[in-house]
Amino acid sequence: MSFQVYDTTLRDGAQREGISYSVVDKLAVARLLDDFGVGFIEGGWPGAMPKDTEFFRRARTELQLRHAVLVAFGATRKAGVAVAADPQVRALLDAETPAVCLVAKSDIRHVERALRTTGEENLAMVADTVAHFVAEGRRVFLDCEHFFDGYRYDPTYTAAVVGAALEAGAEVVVMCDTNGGMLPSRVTATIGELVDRLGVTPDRLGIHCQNDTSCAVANTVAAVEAGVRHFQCTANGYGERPGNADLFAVVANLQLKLGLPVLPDGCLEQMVRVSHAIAEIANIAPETHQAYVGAAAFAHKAGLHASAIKVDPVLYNHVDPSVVGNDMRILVTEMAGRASIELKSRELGLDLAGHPEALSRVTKRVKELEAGGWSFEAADASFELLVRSELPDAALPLPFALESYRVLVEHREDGAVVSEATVKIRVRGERVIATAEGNGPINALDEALRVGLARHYPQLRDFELADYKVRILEGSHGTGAVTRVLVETAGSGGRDWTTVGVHPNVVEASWHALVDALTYGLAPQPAQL
Ligand SMILES: CC(=O)SCCNC(=O)CCNC(=O)[C@H](O)C(C)(C)COP(=O)(O)OP(=O)(O)OC[C@H]1O[C@@H](n2cnc3c(N)ncnc32)[C@H](O)[C@@H]1OP(=O)(O)O
Ligand SMILES: CC(=O)C(=O)O
Repeated sequence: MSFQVYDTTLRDGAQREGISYSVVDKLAVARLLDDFGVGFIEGGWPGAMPKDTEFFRRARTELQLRHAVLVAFGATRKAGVAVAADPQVRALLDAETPAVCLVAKSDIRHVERALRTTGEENLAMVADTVAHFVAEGRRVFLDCEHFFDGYRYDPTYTAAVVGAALEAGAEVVVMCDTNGGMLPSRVTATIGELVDRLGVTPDRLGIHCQNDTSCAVANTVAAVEAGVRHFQCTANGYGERPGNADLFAVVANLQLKLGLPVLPDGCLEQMVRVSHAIAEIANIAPETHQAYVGAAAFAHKAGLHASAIKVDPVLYNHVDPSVVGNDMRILVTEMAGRASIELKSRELGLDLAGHPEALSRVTKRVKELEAGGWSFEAADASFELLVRSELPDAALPLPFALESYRVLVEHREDGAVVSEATVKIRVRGERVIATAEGNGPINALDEALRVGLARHYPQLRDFELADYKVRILEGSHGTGAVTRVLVETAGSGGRDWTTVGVHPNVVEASWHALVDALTYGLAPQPAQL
């Protein structure tokens, strides 16, 4: 039996606090998951929520899946109700999917206290419902809720639920760590015991792990190592409480670490794109530090790392980032050594290797500035200006010389607050005085500078201040607090760049970042050089 990569982003993933997909969102997520090559997409619980019923209705005509089989989720029949008479069962059939996944109680304590029925009736509920769907021509998966906790408390009963489902025709019975409290060693041991007890092969079993011990990925991998072939995960680990096993980490671990062919060829490289696209649809910022797919998953900050990476990137990367569609980055911070600065400069197209003295000067300057509150990690453009200023023939000229600037903030009698800035500058030999208003002092300063430069640099029209971040940094070593400003500027053609400024005065810190932004933006682009 080949592997069954079973995705439940649209069912369990939607149980995460803060997520509320529309039907259109669900269709879009399903298409992305199919691109990624998963084998099964659990689309939701038809009959429980109108949105999920509607999703399955539209999926019939609007989803053309290349890799995945669509699965509808539901529960076993109600206690004491004939399966054909149960409206939830009817709704699940009406979803018209080739496969269904039924959730069943498998911990006797839940059967007696939550379902308020007997162990025997629960076994009948499982067998009847599985047999009903099999008779209707559906592939049936059965999720055993609280499998591991139940097995620990009463292994005979929990194993009987698994046995009843298999006997009734379930293709795979899924062992769920519903409360997410397991550790890998316990998962491995329990699977071994169950297989011996029932005499089944582990490929009839599946795994579904919640992440309450932060072990969902490890538990899933452990189950696969124990012989399980069906594993349930969610994109980015979304799910109830802390979430589920992260599909991307599980798949990458199985494929890259254990050499198991879980995805079709060519799909693994889609990982970063699919992960981030689903995060956008879920309206959750992609997690920078997420394994494999995060923007920082292959970002190196420490100087010692960079010095070895300079020799060979393999020395400090556990896999080649491009295999999962990611990139390696070198971060320039106070932890940088000469190698970090050299590699980062190379990334920016500047060769410091042939200029060892300049390299030392930049390294020293970065450390001094970072100690004073500057941060180049997110401000590549300011870093590039710093490197260029130390390289013969590469320095970028300032587009103007400052005589002075002044900013006023006026609170008027009617409550209006107006900011006004005046800059006095010299541009290409001409003295210019320009004034502008803005919705705040920094906006006014930015506008005044643009007015002053507009005649000489008409391309400034293409730049806009896209983001502005301010952080007050605690003073250290007896100094007062300083303000760090990061300015993100957007240019034409999707080009954007970030600059930094630091000063005890927020306006002056912003001024530094604005001047760097304009200097960098007005520099000829590589193609023009
Ligand atoms: C572990 C998991 O995450 S499984 C997925 C859980 N997902 C969800 O619950 C999200 C969708 N759920 C819903 O929209 C609603 O809970 C519904 C429509 C399913 C049910 O709503 P209601 O009929 O109002 O019931 P309610 O939610 O209060 O309680 C659940 C009922 O299902 C019963 N039930 C629970 N598990 C099962 C099961 N495996 N088989 C049969 N019945 C079950 C409970 O005993 C309870 O029955 P009762 O109403 O007779 O007391
Ligand atoms: C079925 C499921 O989501 C669970 O048991 O966690």
